[in-house]
Amino acid sequence: MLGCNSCRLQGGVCSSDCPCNRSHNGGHYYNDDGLLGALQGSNRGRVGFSLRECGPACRCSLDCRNRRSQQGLQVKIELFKDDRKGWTAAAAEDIAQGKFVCQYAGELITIAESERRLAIYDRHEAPCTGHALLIVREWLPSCQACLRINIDATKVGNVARFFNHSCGGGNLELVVVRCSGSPLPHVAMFARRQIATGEELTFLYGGPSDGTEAVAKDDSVRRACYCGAKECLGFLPADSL
Ligand SMILES: C[S@@+](CC[C@H](N)C(=O)[O-])C[C@H]1O[C@@H](n2cnc3c(N)ncnc32)[C@H](O)[C@@H]1O
Repeated sequence: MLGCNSCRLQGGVCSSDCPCNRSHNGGHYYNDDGLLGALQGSNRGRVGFSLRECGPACRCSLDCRNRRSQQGLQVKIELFKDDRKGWTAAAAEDIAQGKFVCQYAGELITIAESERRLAIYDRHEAPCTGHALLIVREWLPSCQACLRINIDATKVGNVARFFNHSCGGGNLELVVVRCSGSPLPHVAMFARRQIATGEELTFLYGGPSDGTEAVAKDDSVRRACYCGAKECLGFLPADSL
């Protein structure tokens, strides 16, 4: 008989000890309150680890606690318009550190297609009508190579496409999630720290993942950043969200 392929549960809710829920990288997993543990915001918005969740290969139900990032938008969010940044999203309720907020939904595209689209977006983007092409680099333990995931939410996406950039790392963490039995990973967004009602929801957009920040050297594609963080570099990251 098949159950969850790790803890063998037949339907229902896996225990928080379910091995599906144990990351190979740093021991990140959901605690009994459904919050992602060990999120200290140390990697300033970069994808620092991936997470395994139960998935189609398991027999547990969708409300399994090891499927938090598959359960849709989990917090109340409101949208407003900022004169300089365009559409902006804010928490409409307090959000606990480690809480799943939402996935970054959009078209999953190849690297070549993402480069093609970025070249077009860089040429045509007007201020405050920015594209929403997210490039996530997930580094292998050797740090010599990375897996690159390209999600374009410019035309098709969810509320995450309204989350703006903060040079200070923002209050959201990106996590690559792999579900048992699912061939493709997805990108989930979690609260890096306690977020108060009314706070803008932000994360660190792309840039090289070697720990240094970069902005485009070509003035024609440099875009001013208005994040207001004390670490602000004055420009949005160069190559991607
Ligand atoms: C994914 S969209 C975010 C939603 C966007 N504000 C909108 O109105 O659709 C990314 C675009 O928002 C704008 N943006 C995001 N963060 C910003 C910031 N810190 N300063 C200035 N513009 C920002 C840029 O135009 C960027 O290309």
